[in-house]
Amino acid sequence: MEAAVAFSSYIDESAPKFIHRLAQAVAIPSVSTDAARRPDVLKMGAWLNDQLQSLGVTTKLADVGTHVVDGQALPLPPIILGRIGNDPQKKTVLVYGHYDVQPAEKSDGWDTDPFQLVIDESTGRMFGRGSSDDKGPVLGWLNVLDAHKALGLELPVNMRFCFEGMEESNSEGLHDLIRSEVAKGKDGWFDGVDCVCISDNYWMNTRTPCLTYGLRGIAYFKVTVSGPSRDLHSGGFGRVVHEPMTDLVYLLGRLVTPKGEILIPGVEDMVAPADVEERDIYEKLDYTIADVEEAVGAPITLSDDKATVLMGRMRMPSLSLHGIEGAYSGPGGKTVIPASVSGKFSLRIVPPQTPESIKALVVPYIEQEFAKLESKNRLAVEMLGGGMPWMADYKHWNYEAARRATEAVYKRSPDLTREGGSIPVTLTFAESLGVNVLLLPMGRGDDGAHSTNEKLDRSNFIEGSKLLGTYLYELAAIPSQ
Ligand SMILES: C[C@H](N)C(=O)N[C@@H](Cc1c[nH]cn1)C(=O)O
Ligand SMILES: [Zn+2]
Ligand SMILES: [Zn+2]
Repeated sequence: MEAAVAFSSYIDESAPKFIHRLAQAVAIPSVSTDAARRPDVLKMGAWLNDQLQSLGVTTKLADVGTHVVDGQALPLPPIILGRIGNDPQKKTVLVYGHYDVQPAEKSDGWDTDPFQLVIDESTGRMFGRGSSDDKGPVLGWLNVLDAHKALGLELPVNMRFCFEGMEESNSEGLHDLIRSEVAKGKDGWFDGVDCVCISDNYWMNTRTPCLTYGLRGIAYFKVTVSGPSRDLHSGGFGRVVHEPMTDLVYLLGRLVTPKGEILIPGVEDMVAPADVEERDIYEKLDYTIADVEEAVGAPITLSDDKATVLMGRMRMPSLSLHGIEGAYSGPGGKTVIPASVSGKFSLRIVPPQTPESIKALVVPYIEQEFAKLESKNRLAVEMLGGGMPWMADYKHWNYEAARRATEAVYKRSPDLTREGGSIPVTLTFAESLGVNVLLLPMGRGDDGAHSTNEKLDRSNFIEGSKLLGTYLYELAAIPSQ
């Protein structure tokens, strides 16, 4: 374990260099959901590829074609496949991460430019879009490679990498690529992989590291109501025509109650209630209502019971309303009747739900509710994307290695958690490769991923980089099964 000690010291000494590299990554606004930002996603892929190569990783950029956004064909960002080490005596770990980010504008309410890493020296907080989701963790792996190269140390395991630029946009192209690589057998990029590690979620709170063995899936919908051929004056046509916005707001109001209960018949019934034993798991997690209040910045939990709140995030489906396209949202009081409006909402889903089984309940339900309105407007409901939920065996040696690494770095045992978010590729890796997948988060529960003022704490970046490297040593120390 001497190498592991030298590795940890190097990570500490190199913090300024690593933070500088993170600043470079954050400065590339690689927003995959915005067609206008696609060149930046490609730029970010090229930057990451260069970094990997300079650290001794052999890479291949997998071109997964194009997709159509608003009638425009856009190149999908390349999937970066990497490999380093080919020792048959060593385990082979596949690392996945994503180099795209969610949208961010200063006007959304950021205190600083979202695409500039700004460090608050008094708290150690490093603000910037992607700092926690997922550029910080991806760069954590680069830090591990950097340390080994600089120290002339061999990595304790063989590593394979898969970094995509479309995770925030349904991982387009990735699932097929994985399946086609696996179908190549011995010649495929993932041949010989023993386990997978993904660092792309967060601790439950601000103090307790965790290992994550479950993710919710997602089914994302767009419901459009259209009527007049153009926007109308509400003075001239209010109470004269069926208004698309009125119909849409009614429909959105029929999806979920303010208490979070999903109103679409059949959705809640698909999930068995927790028994006493399962409830006990949530009771024992290091988590309080105050942790949620701190993360969201207001005392607004749906329940005051900790287990109920945790189950709402980890083992229950949820439905969130995201926005209305086409509605007036500018300043002032514009008296318009919008001609066509689209409501966006998604369901986070849990086993045994699938995007398709949810779609089969959602679409007819909205159509029936719309029929009740006797509106002369037109309705269209589409599912924009979906991702499967996933659960892993947390008694596997992959989790054992991560547990030991966490104890070594953080001097405490990690919590075992299920994550409320989604990483659509996780199940594809588990099923296609037939190996265990581990989620080993770097950031904290208050990082504000997808939100304004997203941040990563400097200590989480540095200790988290140590954690990723130490995990590799612990993997190597576990006898092959
Ligand atoms: C947990 C992960 N870091 C994440 O944020 N995943 C996204 C994936 C997604 C699905 N549709 C759009 N993005 C999420 O859970 O929202
Ligand atoms: Zn995300
Ligand atoms: Zn992510």
